Amino acid sequence: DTRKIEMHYTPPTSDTIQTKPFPIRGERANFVNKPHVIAMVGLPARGKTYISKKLCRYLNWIGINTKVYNLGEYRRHATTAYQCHDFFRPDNIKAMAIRTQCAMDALNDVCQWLESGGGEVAVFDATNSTVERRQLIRDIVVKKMGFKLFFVESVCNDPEIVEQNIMEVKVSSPDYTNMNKEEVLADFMLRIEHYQEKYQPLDEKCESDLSFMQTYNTGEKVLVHKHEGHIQSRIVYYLMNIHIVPRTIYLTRHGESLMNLDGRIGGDSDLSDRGCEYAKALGNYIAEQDIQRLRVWTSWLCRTIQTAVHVNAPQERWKALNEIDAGICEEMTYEEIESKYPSDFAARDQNKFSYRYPRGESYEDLVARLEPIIMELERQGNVLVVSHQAVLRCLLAYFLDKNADELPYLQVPLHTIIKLTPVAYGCKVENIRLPIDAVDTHRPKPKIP
Ligand SMILES: COc1ccc(-n2cc(-c3ccccc3)c3c(=O)[nH]cnc32)cc1
Ligand SMILES: O=P(O)(O)OC[C@H]1O[C@](O)(CO)[C@@H](O)[C@@H]1O
Repeated sequence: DTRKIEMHYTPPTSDTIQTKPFPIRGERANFVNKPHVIAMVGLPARGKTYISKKLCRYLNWIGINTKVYNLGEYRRHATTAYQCHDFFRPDNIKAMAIRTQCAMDALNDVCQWLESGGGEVAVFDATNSTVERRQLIRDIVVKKMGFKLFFVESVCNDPEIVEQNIMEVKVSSPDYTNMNKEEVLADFMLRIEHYQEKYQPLDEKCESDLSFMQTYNTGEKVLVHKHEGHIQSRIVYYLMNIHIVPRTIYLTRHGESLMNLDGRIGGDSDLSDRGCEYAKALGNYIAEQDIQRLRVWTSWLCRTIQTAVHVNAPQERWKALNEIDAGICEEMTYEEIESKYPSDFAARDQNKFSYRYPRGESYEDLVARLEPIIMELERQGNVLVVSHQAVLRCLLAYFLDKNADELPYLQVPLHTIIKLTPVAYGCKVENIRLPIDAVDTHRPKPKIP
């Protein structure tokens, strides 16, 4: 049918869109922590998904139950294979209707998860690039559901960063499985132009009632407007500290210690002879890597300081990197603990993340003590961290997005360098085992009888 159908696009309101019934709310009980929606704003290829995923990983790690809702995934689920940028033309009525319906479906899922799924923070990863769309979100999230809403806009006009983003993550997007890199770049630049036509950055004058932050050129400059509450302040602070400059983080335990040889936990013993061998080998390995402006961080315990002694780089001692405090069980073997404190020993295996040694710490306590270490690591360049088994499990869980059940059982063997390199939205991890024997201190989760 070649007749051009004249259709006038009437912008939707939260009542006209065919949605599944939102769980209508009465007045929300005034919880200490109201559920939060973090809504991203920004043109394509401004790092919205990068920020969403990284923020989600950080909030889950500090114990705030967070989930990302990516509108692109809803759209791909709703439509057949992506043809090209035409789909995103603002005058493409059919596509606009699909896109708006997808947004409503995503918001519906967000509200259900926060309402009854145990969620605390939902990150709505979409362009949300018009005042109209942001008002719609506000009507649903704040007025209907009584949740808190915080917009995070990424403004970035550095063509190199935008192109780096496209070449690093868009080329592997499901939208572009049958295109080569040049075609992807060309199509994506046109896609951005379609958004650009209608893009309205957050404006503190006409959106004066909204809580939001804007980050310019990956955090070079940040504007914060009427942020409210603890979670929003933590998000602003986190996004001011992260950067995208390529670097490598090396994690290693101290060399084998005399307590390790004896099967005893904790204490502050010296390295064994093999532990001293590892320290020398570590010094050689790091020298061979010729790492630019390397910093070395150790704990205050002598086994980590002795391990770093041959590494030729500026060193810092962090008490926060000390091993988990086993309280009354310090310097005991697991067998001694099991025979002297059988119920404590059993309780620890029941919930190793939350179990706290009497007059000691839990893994949960460790994560809280290590949050400033993670924040400083995000600010840094190349760093070698020389620490301990329980501590490195917590740091690894942050970088590799491991949950509280997995964390206390992550494998962190002695005499092994764990090399972490940020890549796309995650981290490449390599284990470099230096050829010096050592005892195995890993105690797996016992099979529940
Ligand atoms: C690895 O793939 C990446 C994809 C996107 C990014 N990114 C991250 C930010 C960014 C934004 C705010 C704070 C920190 C980073 C950003 C951007 O402001 N403009 C384009 N891209 C960006 C980095 C890696
Ligand atoms: O939580 P797990 O598996 O007992 O491992 C932590 C223990 O590992 C060690 O670092 C070495 O055994 C101890 O100092 C510490 O208590």
